[in-house]
Amino acid sequence: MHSTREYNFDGLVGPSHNYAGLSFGNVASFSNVKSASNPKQAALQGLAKMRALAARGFAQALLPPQNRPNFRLLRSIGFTGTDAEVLARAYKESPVILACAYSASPMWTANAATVSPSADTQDGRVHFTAANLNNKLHRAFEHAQSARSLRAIFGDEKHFAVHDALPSTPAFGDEGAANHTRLGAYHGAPSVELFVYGRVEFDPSAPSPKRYPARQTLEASQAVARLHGLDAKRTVYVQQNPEVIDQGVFHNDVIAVGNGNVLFYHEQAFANEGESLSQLRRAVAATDADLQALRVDTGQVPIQDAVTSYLFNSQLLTKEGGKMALVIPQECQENRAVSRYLDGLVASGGPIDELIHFDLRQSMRNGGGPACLRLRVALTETEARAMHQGVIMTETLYHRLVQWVEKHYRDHLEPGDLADPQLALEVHAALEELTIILNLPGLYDL
Ligand SMILES: NCCC[C@H](NC(=O)CCC(=O)O)C(=O)O
Repeated sequence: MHSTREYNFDGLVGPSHNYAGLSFGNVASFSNVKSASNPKQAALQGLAKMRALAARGFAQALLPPQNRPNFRLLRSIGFTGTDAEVLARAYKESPVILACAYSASPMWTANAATVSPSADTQDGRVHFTAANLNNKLHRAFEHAQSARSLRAIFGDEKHFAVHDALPSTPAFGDEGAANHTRLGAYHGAPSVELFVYGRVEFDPSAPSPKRYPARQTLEASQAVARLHGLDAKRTVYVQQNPEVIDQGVFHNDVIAVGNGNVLFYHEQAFANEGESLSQLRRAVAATDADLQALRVDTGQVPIQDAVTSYLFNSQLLTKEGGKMALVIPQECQENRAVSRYLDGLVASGGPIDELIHFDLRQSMRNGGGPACLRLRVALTETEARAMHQGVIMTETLYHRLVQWVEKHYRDHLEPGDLADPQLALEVHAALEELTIILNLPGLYDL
C-alpha cells in the first residue's frame, strides 16, 4: 500500500517564455511587464530542479510545453492571411493579444489540472480535470492541449480518466491543483481533498476581493469533486481570504501547501481560519490521520514577504524515513524575515528538517515558484507502469533535453521579437523534435 509514490510533473518551459504583464492580480507578472526574458535560462533552471529532485530519489516527470503562437486564437479574432501576415497584423493592431497567443504560461503545471489519486475516487481510477483557466485570456486556451497531453501520458482508461475542462464561463472559473491539496496519512491512503475557492458565483453575500480577481469559484471546485467521484466525507471546501487575494495571493498555493498530514499555511490564508481548520481536522481524523498544522503568523512573515519570497509556493516532499524537505526558491533566502523563519523551522524538530533551494528566477519573475511549476500525481506501482514512460526524468533524458534547449532556444526575448516570423518557425521545429525525444508522436496538432 505504501508503494504509492507522488510523481511531480514539472512543466518544461517553452521556447517563447516572455514577460507580457498579462496576469492582473499577480504582482510579479505586472511588475516585470515588457522586460527582456531569457527562455533558454528559464528552461535550464526548470530542468535543473527536475534533475536534482530526481537524483534525490523523488519521483519526477515532466509535462511538455504547448505549441505557440496560438494561431487558432489569432485567426478566430480576425487576423487573416499567411502566418507571417497574421503575426505582423496582430503585432501592429494588438501586441498584447499577440503576447497572449505566445505565452509560455503552460509551464505552470499546477494550473494544468486537478488530480485525484485512485485511493480517493469512487471507481478506483486516477482522475484528472483540465483547468479552464478562464480568468485570463492568455491561459484560457491551455486546457485543450493540457487534456491532450494528459491523455497522451495517461491514456490507459483502465487506470486513468482525463476529463475535459469545465464550461469556460466565470461561474466555473477553475485554476486546477493550485487551489487543491490532499491531506492524509500517506500518499496511498484515502485522503481528504481540500478545495480552496476565491468566490461563490451564486451567493452574492459571500465575501470577495475588491481589487484583484478571485479566479476560482466554489461551483467549479464542487464540479471537479463530482467528476472525480470523491467521497463527500473526505472533501472539504474552504474560502480563501479575499483580503490576501487583494495583496497578490492569486492562488491558494501562494499562501499554503499541504503534504501527507502536514498543512503549512499562513494565518491569513483562509477567510475563516478557525472554522476552516476545525473542519479539515475533523475530516482528516476520520481517515485515521492526525492533521499537523504548521501555522505561520503575520508577525513572523508579513503577507508582503510571503508574496515576494514565495515561501508557501514551496514543494513539501516526504523523504524516506518520513521527514519532509521544503523545496524553496532562492528568493526565500534573500528575504530576512523569511530566512529567519526558515532557520527556526528546520531547527524546531518538527516534520520539516531540510530546505532545498533553487534558482528559478526566470519563472519567479512571472509569479511562478517551485510549486507552480509542478503537478502532483500520486500513483501506485501498477499505475506508474501504465503511464507513458518517456516523460519520466532520468539523467539521460535530462542531458538530451539540455542539448535540445541549447539548440532551439533563444537567450533573449523582448516584446518586439514576437513579431518576428522566424520565432514561430523556431518554436515549431523545437516541438517537432521534442515529440521524438519524449516518444510522443501526435502530441501536438501541428
Ligand atoms: N501558478 C503560477 C501562475 C503564474 C501565471 N503567470 C502568468 O501567466 C504571467 C504571464 C505574463 O505576464 O507574461 C499566472 O498568473 O497564472
